[in-house]
Amino acid sequence: TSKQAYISACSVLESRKKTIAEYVIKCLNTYGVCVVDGFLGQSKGQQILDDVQGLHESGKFTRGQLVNSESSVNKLIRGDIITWVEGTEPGCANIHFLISAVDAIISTCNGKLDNYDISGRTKAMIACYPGCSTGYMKHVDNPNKDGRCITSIYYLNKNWDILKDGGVLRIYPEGQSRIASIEPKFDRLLFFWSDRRNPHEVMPSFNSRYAITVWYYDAEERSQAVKRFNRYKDKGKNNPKRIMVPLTMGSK
Ligand SMILES: Cn1c(O)c(C(=O)NCC(=O)O)c(=O)c2ccccc21
Ligand SMILES: [Mn+2]
Repeated sequence: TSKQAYISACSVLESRKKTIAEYVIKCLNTYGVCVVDGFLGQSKGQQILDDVQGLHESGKFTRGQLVNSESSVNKLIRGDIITWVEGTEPGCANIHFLISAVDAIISTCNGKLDNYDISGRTKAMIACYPGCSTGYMKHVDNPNKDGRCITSIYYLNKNWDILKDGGVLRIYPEGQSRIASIEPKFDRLLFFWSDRRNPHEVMPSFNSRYAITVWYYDAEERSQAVKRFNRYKDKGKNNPKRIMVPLTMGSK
């Protein structure tokens, strides 16, 4: 019956979730970086890409950061453009499905990832590199304990060929000689520690490159960061000279 089919499908999904979670725990704790290919399958991946392209066409993305182009002096070109979604917005149902699927993996792993107690996450940041040879310079996502402990990135780029499209993510794990070069492949899910262990950069892209990022919070580090921020903010009250620095864009 369809009820039995439904039940067996759920149990297949449940066991796949556990298998992925076990792999993520081992891989993250060993290398600090973990790649899961074919995370949601071709059709669900396509639906998520359709949602993202829909947002892009409806002008929901910010105006890309201006970047000086190497080619000609003081010619400004468009860098990455981003938008933040909760997933409950109209036209984001499939993005919501992705966020819930990554939440399910993380909560299944919780307690076994480093010594983190994962208590929450940011909204999803959807990024598009328009493909005019811009990338993202080398950086650490969370250099100063803002609470983010794990970066998760889901890539949406079909038939991506790094030889002509570029856009490789290069991670330089702290204290190690090896460099991880990650292709931004369709339906690929990536996890890495958000702190100084993983400086990384996005190489220039020559084709439009889409990715959805969610950062997960460690409870203790996040609560300390919020306390510091509130103390800082209160000081700002009777000291109009101090400006308020947002914690991280899109963070709750
Ligand atoms: C557009 N974009 C990013 O692409 C990365 C990043 O590290 N991306 C890695 C990747 O896409 O492979 C970021 O970390 C990032 C942080 C704040 C705002 C925008 C940002
Ligand atoms: Mn980053």
